[in-house]
Amino acid sequence: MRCSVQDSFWNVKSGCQPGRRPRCGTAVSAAIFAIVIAMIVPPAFSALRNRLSAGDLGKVSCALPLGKLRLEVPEGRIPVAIIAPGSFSPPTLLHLRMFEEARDALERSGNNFAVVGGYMSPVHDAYGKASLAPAHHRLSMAEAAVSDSDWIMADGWECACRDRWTPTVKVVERFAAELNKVAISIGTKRPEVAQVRTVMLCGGDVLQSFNDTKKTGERLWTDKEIEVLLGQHGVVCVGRSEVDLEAWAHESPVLRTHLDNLFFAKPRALSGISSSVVRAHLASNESIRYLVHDKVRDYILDHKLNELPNWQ
Ligand SMILES: Nc1ncnc2c1ncn2[C@@H]1O[C@H](COP(=O)(O)OP(=O)(O)OP(=O)(O)O)[C@@H](O)[C@H]1O
Ligand SMILES: O=C(O)c1ccc[n+]([C@@H]2O[C@H](COP(=O)([O-])O)[C@@H](O)[C@H]2O)c1
Repeated sequence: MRCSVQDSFWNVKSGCQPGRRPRCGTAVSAAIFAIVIAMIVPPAFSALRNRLSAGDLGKVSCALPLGKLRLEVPEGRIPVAIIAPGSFSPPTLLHLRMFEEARDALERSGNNFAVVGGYMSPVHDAYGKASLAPAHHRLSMAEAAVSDSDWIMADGWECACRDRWTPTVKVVERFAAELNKVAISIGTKRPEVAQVRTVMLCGGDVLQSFNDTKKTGERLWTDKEIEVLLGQHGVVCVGRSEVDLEAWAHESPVLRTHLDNLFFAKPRALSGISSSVVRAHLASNESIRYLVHDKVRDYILDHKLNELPNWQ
């Protein structure tokens, strides 16, 4: 066999130079070469696959998923969509449970609300929380988590279609703008656009952070943001502890002027399940079954997210 110029990869490995006979053509060296390649290629391929799938974020559809949205509500009801911003690193069963608690709380609030859909919106990597898995993984896990819900969806606009972190108020406004393009029929009326009310869903810790101040002295959530979130949209909060959030909100100067648009779900069963608990189990090589959806667990193990340095 003579080497050609096109044989460059083989040339480098074999010491073969174009125009000369290869010096090492024996079966032994071929076998050694095959073993070396077998050792090098799979990890390299896996790293490449991870890098490519990070690039796949560019292929995420930035259109709002509407497939599970309820397009008809009974007479006299106000259609409401629940928007949950968060890290979801990874999404847990408690994140899913929050949606169910929130829907019950809203529909029983005496406001004639009918929940037409719910959205998990994973935050952008640029949010900078140390424990964030790359956005494409968090979005895929959120999609896996909601795959068998008939009303909860995952949306990638915030984490995949923006080039930076987006303040939550802007995220909620974008949901409102998109949802209000959808025609919904109320009772026997003709379907009409601009009917859906968007309500942000959060845990008690996030609600309490409305009062927080950054190291720079600025407020974490500005008055204007809170004014829009609570004045124009609404917030439904799911308690994470025994803290009486309703009493706390009545005392909070920031929140007490908006109590009409603040709704509380008080779970009968409080749970300590959180993403950090799941990561702690993974770091100790323990089971995470029944803490996350089985498809999320499979995703984590298939993609070796348990080995992420920031999940240790
Ligand atoms: N067990 C829970 N009960 C009520 N709300 C929860 C619970 N777990 C998370 N949440 C809420 O879900 C939203 C998204 O949670 P996020 O992923 O940002 O945090 P987390 O689960 O607390 O993660 P971590 O443990 O990494 O801090 C937040 O509003 C958070 O308050
Ligand atoms: O918009 C803001 O000012 C703002 C301030 C703090 C947190 N958030 C959002 O709150 C969500 C939960 O954050 P965290 O830190 O509790 O994981 C996440 O989606 C953030 O974008 C938003």
